[in-house]
Amino acid sequence: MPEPYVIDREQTKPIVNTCHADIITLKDVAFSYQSQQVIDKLSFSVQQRDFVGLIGSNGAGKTTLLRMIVGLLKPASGSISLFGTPASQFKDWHRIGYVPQKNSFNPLFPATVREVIMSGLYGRNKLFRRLTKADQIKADEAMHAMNIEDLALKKIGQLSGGQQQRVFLARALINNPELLILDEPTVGIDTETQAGFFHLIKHMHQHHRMTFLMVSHDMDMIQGYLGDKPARECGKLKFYVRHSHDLEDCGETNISHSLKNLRQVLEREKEGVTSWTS
Ligand SMILES: Nc1ncnc2c1ncn2[C@@H]1O[C@H](COP(=O)(O)OP(=O)(O)OP(=O)(O)O)[C@@H](O)[C@H]1O
Repeated sequence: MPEPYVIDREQTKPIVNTCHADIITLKDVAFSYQSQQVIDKLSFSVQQRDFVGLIGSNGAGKTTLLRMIVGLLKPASGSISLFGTPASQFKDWHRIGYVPQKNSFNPLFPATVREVIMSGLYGRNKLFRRLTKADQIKADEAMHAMNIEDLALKKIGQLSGGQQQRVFLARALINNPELLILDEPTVGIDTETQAGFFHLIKHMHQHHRMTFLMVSHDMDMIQGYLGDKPARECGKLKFYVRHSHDLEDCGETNISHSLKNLRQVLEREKEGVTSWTS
């Protein structure tokens, strides 16, 4: 049995109280597909340990915005910075975990769970780099944290929606990201599994020094945790925010210690402790 999943970010850089550092900054961002303008003059910033919920009707541009932030699309005008660096020069993609929308995944893709999770380690420019023993251990740790070790050799397409969701979360977590971006992570998943997932995400926000940007259509979940008034509106996009300064332990959390509890949290979910708002 591997050791519990441990984020050891503090081994590579000292923990300082940078609770209010800008993690994502957008200035006057605009984007169009051919002649269709989807995003117009959007300015917004996400600070360290904020939880931002993004709501908007179908076609409002939520996925487009996330894809711009993770560098898969370029804005037509305006600027995006990540961790204080212009997105066009940003190279530290391991600091960002991205869980794309479920329907962007082909269920017939013939990879195993383990292979899918390990693909999260490939750098953007090192698609086929040789994987090391340390990489294997990281995959073991991520699977242990998500309680999916027994699925390691299964084909991803053979899993249920809730199991796939955990696999993609493990893939996004394998690099110990500081920022987690999730695009409708609970679509097509039953309400009980959704509640467990939100409990886990909330736990990670409150105890693991992570920053979240999550697209969701679940108003109850968003408003239950982030309040009922959007902090910012742009076109059809509404941003609900819980700031880092709402958290008591801002700047004090010991990441290694708290992530050890992840598996425990999952086990408590099974016992029915799944309230999102508590
Ligand atoms: N690759 C593309 N080429 C052309 N138009 C696109 C493309 N991707 C998205 N669009 C259009 O851009 C608009 C915004 O799409 P986007 O997927 O960002 O919306 P969304 O808010 O995420 O929607 P949903 O809630 O349905 O997922 C839509 O009108 C969509 O049809």
